[in-house]
Amino acid sequence: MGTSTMILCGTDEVVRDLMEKRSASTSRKVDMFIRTFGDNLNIAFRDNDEIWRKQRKMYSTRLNARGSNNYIPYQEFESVELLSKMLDHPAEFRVHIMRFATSIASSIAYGLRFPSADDPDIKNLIEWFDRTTALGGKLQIADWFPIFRPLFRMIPKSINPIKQEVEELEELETKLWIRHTTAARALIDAGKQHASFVRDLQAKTESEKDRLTEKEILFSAGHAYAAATDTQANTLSAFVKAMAMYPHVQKEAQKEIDAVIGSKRMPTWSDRPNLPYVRAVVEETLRWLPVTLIGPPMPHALSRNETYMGYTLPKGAAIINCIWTINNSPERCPDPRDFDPSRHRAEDTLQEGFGINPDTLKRPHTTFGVGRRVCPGYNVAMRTLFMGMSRILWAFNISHKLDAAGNSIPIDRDAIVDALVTGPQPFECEIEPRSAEHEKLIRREWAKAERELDSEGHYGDEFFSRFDRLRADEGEKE
Ligand code: HEM
Repeated sequence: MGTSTMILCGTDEVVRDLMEKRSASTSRKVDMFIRTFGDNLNIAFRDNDEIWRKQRKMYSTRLNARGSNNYIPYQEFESVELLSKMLDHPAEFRVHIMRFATSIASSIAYGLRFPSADDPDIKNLIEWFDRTTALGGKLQIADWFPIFRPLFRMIPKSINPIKQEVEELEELETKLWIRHTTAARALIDAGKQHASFVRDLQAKTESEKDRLTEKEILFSAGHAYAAATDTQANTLSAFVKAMAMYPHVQKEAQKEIDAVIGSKRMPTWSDRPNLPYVRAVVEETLRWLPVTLIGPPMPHALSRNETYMGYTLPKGAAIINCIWTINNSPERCPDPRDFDPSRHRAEDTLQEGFGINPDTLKRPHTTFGVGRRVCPGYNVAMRTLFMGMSRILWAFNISHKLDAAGNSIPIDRDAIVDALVTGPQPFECEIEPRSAEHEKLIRREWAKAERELDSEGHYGDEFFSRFDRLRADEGEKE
């Protein structure tokens, strides 16, 4: 593109050879102009330098499989509210899913939940993300032709609206992270904060070498929170769409849930080993509608020249794993646009790291990225998705909406939003409780859960006491 080279890896074999096996030289990030503004603390933009290493270590110690188990009580709690809201206002299911994902993300980063999707901070987060994405697009000319960069810097703000936008976005972002971190610290000081990034980072348990500065803490917590919202929400919306379009898959999953769980309780994470078909539905959703189509939102780049299949791949070139192409390769998946969980074998989906296996050929998809930059939130995401999908399947029948004449309103399978983090375009469907017994249990569980909240709808003392008891029980089991 322009004066820069872009290498597109369109098969799992090439991705494995170049982006996994040679990840030491393919894990830099492409030199995007946007990252030269602010302090370049967004991990997704940053080269694999010393600050990135510290950020990455901070994430991986808290978000590995064991660390992610600490956050399960948040996911269980938020999923009860999700079911309750979908029961009362089914047509707004996407709003409820967004609240669910955002609340989990902010609970993990800050120990703060969002009782309502109308919260101004959720709106600020979405605004910051959308405007930053649009800005990245406008600055692309300076990525393709870096020669324009000094010129852009010279043009004064008064006649350069993009410069004004850069400043406004930096301010919006910094204020958002400061506000959340300050609120999280107030809770910690009041003794009300349990598992969260800010709580952990404040405890300064890292060695001097790995410790993040105050500003790095602000941005690392903020970017984990941002990275965990649209990605998880859009995957869950894709799942609802698939269930409306493929009723036989839904029936099969519900048959399994009924046999293992019944209607007297909801599925939990510990049921995962006994629900192979539901596990396969999770993997198939991630394959069928990945949240990034072309590759990771910020492409990797080569840090030295490499040779491969007789070609010289130049240092600095962008290198991209084409997620959509690989996920939809007919060699890997015959009839790839068909939503078919039976592609995924039970013994494979049982392995917790199946979706990020370094041998790309043995993976169900490449939706979480590859190499040293592979998504560090994978374990959290798998818990959110399993909990969300298994409980929605347990609770509701999802079907096509009918028009006034009683005909099914069609859903366009491949209508996808054109955005950096993508998802299904708006669609309508019918969501109804599976039985009066399911409905009763949702209402009872939500009434019980609500009693654990404080007067503003945030986690209260009772929630945290139960949370601590659960963690202690888990600790004894380990
Ligand atoms: C369905 C859910 C998710 C999907 C599909 C997803 C996907 C991705 C992808 C494709 C990348 C880029 C990888 C690359 O550059 O090769 C990424 C990076 C990242 N993700 Fe996720 N993600 C999800 C959820 C999460 C969650 C829940 C968190 C945090 C709790 C998170 C935190 C991050 C961070 C911090 C990075 C940047 C890593 C780096 O550049 O070193 N993600 N994710």
